[in-house]
Amino acid sequence: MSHFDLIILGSGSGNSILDERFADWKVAIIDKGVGSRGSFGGTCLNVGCIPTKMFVHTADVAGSPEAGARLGVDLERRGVDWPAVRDRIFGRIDPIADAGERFRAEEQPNVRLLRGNARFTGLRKLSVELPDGDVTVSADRVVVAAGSRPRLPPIPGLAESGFHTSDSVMRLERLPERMIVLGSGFVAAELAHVFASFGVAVTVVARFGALLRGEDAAISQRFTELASRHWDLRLNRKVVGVERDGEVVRLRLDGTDGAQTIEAEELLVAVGRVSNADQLDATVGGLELTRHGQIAVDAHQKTTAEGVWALGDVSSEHQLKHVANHEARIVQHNLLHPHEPIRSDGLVVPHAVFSSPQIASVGVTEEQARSRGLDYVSAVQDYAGIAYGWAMEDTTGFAKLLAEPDTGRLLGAHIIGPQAATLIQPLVQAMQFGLDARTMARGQYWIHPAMPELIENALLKLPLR
Ligand SMILES: Cc1cc2nc3c(=O)[nH]c(=O)nc-3n(C[C@H](O)[C@H](O)[C@H](O)COP(=O)(O)OP(=O)(O)OC[C@H]3O[C@@H](n4cnc5c(N)ncnc54)[C@H](O)[C@@H]3O)c2cc1C
Ligand SMILES: NC(=O)c1ccc[n+]([C@@H]2O[C@H](COP(=O)([O-])OP(=O)(O)OC[C@H]3O[C@@H](n4cnc5c(N)ncnc54)[C@H](O)[C@@H]3O)[C@@H](O)[C@H]2O)c1
Repeated sequence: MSHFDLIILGSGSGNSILDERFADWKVAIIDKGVGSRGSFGGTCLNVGCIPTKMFVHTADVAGSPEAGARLGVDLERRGVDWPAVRDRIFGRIDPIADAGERFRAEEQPNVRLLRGNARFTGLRKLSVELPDGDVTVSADRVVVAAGSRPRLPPIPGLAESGFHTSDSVMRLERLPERMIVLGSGFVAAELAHVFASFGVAVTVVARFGALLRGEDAAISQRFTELASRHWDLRLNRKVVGVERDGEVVRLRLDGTDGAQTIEAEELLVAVGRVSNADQLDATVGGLELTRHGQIAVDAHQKTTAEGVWALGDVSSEHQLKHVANHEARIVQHNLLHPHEPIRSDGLVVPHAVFSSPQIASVGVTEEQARSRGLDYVSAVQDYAGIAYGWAMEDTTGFAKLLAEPDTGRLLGAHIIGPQAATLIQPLVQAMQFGLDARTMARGQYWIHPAMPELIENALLKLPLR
């Protein structure tokens, strides 16, 4: 058995903890890899944020003929060369993952990289399955950054159907003619946009009457309306069975208006992600889990086991890379300064959905404000009512703000439309640093006629007392 100063389980956000300040620590990094190559570096780099956004940007470019047509520009899309797009994207990502792995494995004498599946066998003690047999390792401190994996619903026939998840679908051999996307959250919205823009006939199957139901209802409704123009939406549907028949996969659906069967060449399952905590024998290591199956942590990212921290998707209620990165920085500090620990809470958590159109959000939705009994006012500003939105001939985007009527303190911001993920950032800043709506609107210049005038006008529309 080998003993270390520090074991990091997971090479995604956990890998970013190690810098030159750990040069004299004896460290083990354990990782079993993600995706079809078993890549080093975790979800975001290999099968998450980075490849999806490289595909989404390509999809946005593929949508130029439609955008041009609104403006009197006649563009022709002659096709999307899938192998070229796919190989460009992974031709950039794979070498980064491989270089990251080589760096840890070969260039850092104080670091030992163990590429295998790990589970706890005791307090700060783990067994790792390596190709030439299991090894047991222990440490004075352990960081669990083991992430999450796609959830697979218990649908009869699914396991035999040759379905994809976000782990595999971005490396398809060829573009199918048709694809069924099961689910209506982040992954479904982003990847349906990608494949539909590349010419695939996409059918989205959702359990309820709208897509992206976690968003403010006005945003979710607008997105659903717009999505129905490009994708075949099967809302309020339950999948009761899946069958593969050669090249074709068939889904049997049940809903209020009866049974239906739909078919396609490929099926993408995107119904959420589950924490990998259940695969770690966490309780054997003294780690308690939450009722949602994540590793329980306190505000210092400490678990219930002495000397064990956790971060990212394995323990967080937010499955977002900026949250995992922030928590990794907190753990890093707390490892280096155990007597001056800092907290990870207290930040507002924004998110964006990179679909078409983009969506971005921070703070409470109107439904949450109402159910929590908050005193609030709201305002909506259309892109069509500001100069740049006008220039773009945008007719469907808007920003919606919620604020306290007396103080002007912002409670929530929700944007659907071009560059929503960028436009939200000044509102995140205002909420985080307590800038009220009036001061934000009138205490600075807003470049004319730039897109942030959307925010300026929405702020000015808030009916504050
Ligand atoms: C398709 C997709 C798109 C996304 N897009 C975005 C986005 O645009 N913006 C955003 O903020 N977030 C996005 N996310 C979410 C983001 O990727 C995650 O929140 C983030 O990567 C989590 O990082 P992590 O370090 O917690 O886990 P990971 O990066 O998943 O790292 C965990 C590592 O632990 C390893 N591991 C797990 N269990 C074991 C074990 N028992 N033994 C050994 N090793 C193990 C895994 O192999 C993995 O390498 C996306 C996710 C997906 C799936
Ligand atoms: N841009 C981003 O930041 C980004 C992009 C992709 C993923 N992510 C992260 O990854 C997480 C996972 O993404 P996701 O889209 O898989 O999950 P999600 O939680 O966003 O959405 C899951 C969807 O699946 C539906 N669903 C659940 N069970 C179902 C069933 N049995 N049949 C049909 N539908 C079912 C839900 O109603 C929901 O619409 C996200 O929550 C997000 O935190 C972030």
